[in-house]
Amino acid sequence: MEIIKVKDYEAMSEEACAFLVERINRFENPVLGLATGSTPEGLYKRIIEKYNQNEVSFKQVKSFNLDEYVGLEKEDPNSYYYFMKDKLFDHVDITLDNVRVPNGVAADLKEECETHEAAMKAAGGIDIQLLGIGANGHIGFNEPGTPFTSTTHVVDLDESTIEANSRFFNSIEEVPTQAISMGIDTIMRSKEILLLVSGENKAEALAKLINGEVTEDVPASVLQNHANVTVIADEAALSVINGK
Ligand SMILES: O=P(O)(O)OC[C@H]1O[C@](O)(CO)[C@@H](O)[C@@H]1O
Repeated sequence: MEIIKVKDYEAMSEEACAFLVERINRFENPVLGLATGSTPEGLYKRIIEKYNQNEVSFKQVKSFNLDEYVGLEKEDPNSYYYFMKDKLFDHVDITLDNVRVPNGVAADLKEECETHEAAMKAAGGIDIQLLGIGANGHIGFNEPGTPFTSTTHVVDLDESTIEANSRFFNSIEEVPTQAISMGIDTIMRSKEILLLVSGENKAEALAKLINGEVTEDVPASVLQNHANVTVIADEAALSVINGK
């Protein structure tokens, strides 16, 4: 696992942008695994800048998102599909037919999970999976206790996750209690993983991910078993490991 220490959120986003742009340009048909949340927003802003400067194109890119809330339509401003359009897809030359965010309103959610897996497989697998981490160590929406063998599945969200994500909703009651998420095994099958971590509230989780026991109680700890992981973390996120 390579750990790149940067000063702050802005520097993390800058470094992540250079990392991702280099790979998009190097691969003939890049298949990206994309994430939502506050963490990658700065990265997406910078990628759009690079696109506007003709330094990167998404014409050959296929993408698969990690997760989606159950019950939110694509048009719902809190859906992850909407997030991706708003923060990235609408601003670059990606073909919407080449992007896939799990459908949180599918009539048969289990079938939707299988379709997401099959589509990734048909695309040749994920080349670069972008990840954030939850304060409880979740990756995607894989909460503590999720089996390492899990593939894309429907999850019940932890109280702590519902609370953390309520900042995006009018009230906590509006936060969906379930989501579709790529599983741990799905994530581990990616050829390369880029994990971004910023802020002191993630420092405990990051310390466990880097130095802790590999256990299903800390989903992110599984990344110790992956051969090609880069972590870009800021000083605050590394504060538990490095001391303040
Ligand atoms: O970047 P944030 O908003 O702190 O979220 C952290 C993680 O939580 C999720 O958004 C799911 O809640 C992940 O997809 C993300 O990586």
